Amino acid sequence: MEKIFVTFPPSGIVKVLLKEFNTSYNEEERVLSKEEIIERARDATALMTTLVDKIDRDIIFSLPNLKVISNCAAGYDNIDIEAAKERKVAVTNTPGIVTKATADIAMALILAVSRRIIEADRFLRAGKFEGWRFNLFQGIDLNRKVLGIVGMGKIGKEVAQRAIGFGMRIIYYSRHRLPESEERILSATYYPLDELLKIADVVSLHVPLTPETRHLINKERLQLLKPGAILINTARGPVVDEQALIEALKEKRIFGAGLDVYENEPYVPPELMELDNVVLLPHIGSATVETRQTMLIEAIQNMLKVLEGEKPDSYVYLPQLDEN
Ligand SMILES: O=CC(=O)O
Repeated sequence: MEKIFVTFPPSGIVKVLLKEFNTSYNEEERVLSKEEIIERARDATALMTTLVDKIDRDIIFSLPNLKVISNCAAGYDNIDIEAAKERKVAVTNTPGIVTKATADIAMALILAVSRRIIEADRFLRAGKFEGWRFNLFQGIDLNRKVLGIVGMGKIGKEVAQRAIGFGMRIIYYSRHRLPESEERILSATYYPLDELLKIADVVSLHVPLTPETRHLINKERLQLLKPGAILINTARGPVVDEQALIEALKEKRIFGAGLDVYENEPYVPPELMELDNVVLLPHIGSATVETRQTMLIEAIQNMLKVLEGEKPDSYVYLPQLDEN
């Protein structure tokens, strides 16, 4: 008999879709500790998780019946994939679903930083608005500016399409260069990373967190940015050296930054919170009613397909394909 453990409080749809299964849930709005997951998922054949659950080697090796970990997120850096492979536990994720909502939040951050939206809102609420002034909150035009996309996967491409609508020129860096036909459709020109950082007016990060991308944007690379540049991170916090970014923002070496992710979430350095030239969001890239609902459905489908021996729509690792 399959037994499912869901690490987060279920919304109605989850309970309906899983009602035929022996399913238990963490009903509390808090992240479970490693020990709690091991205890509560002891005989589970499937785990449904989110990106805040750190599913490490200890957990994977402590659940003897585990066949699948279904992560309800695009990123899967919260799961020890090597350990899952050793134990032949499948790992699935929901990459296609979050694309448009995350691209929207990247665009929202680009606009919020370039037009100083949050600063202006705070100013007004503080009762400081005394009428239209010529110099009040002058921001930066996006029209004719260069957007440098780092990581031209699904989300990167959606951001490019949105930015074209705002009159931006698109350059990109990615591990794999796009076919020429796709570059033409997106009007995107490939540049090596360091070159891109020197040319772009806005740099938007869309790479997954891997050992290769940890601190990809380090102190040296931040120094390559133009004085008026804007850095946007909706990917994963550790892709940027946060301390080095704080220094760059403090010294006003760049125009500003827009962040949805942080190096040690949920910790946000107080120094960052004191700065006016950064917009800070609490990791809400995929947080729309429609997207979150679809993520849940996709995560459940992926999990059930693995349990039934079928190939799920999206996966990170499937033991049955191991031999290839
Ligand atoms: O950050 C969100 C996700 O990976 O889905």
